[in-house]
Amino acid sequence: MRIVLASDHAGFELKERIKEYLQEMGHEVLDVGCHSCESVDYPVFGAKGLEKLLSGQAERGIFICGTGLGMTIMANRFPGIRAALCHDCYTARMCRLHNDANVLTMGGRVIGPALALEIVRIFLETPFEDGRHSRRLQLIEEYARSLQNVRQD
Ligand SMILES: O=C(CO)[C@H](O)[C@H](O)[C@H](O)COP(=O)(O)O
Repeated sequence: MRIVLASDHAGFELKERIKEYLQEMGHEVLDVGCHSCESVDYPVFGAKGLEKLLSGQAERGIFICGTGLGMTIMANRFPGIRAALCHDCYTARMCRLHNDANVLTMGGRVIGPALALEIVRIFLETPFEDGRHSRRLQLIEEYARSLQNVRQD
């Protein structure tokens, strides 16, 4: 699978560990940075990762910041992106089965590497269940379109 990895400084170390793991598993990894622990702004690297997904150059994304929250908020603004913040194996499994999540987000300051790697494995190996869940995902996209002009400026 082609997987894009993105992080800020707070997610850098975990991203490096995940990159190693994915390569060992035989995945094709696109690492859009960051490339050190020096302080950076997570939206810059989130955008680089999203560009790879939206252009079809990557099938899945794994985005890491300190809590995972900033990356999740950013990623979910874009139609077709379904980012799930997972710090346990159950939500990692469910985000694939029910939500067809295509981006996994995690917090490098929240989770240790052993659990993070297990979550990555589950995220990559669990299929989407489809059926009623497709209808619900379709509804999200429809509401995103129909509600976008409701707010008065
Ligand atoms: O979610 C985040 C931001 O909304 C991330 O956790 C960032 O990594 C974090 O805010 C970075 O914090 P720092 O104090 O600048 O290291």
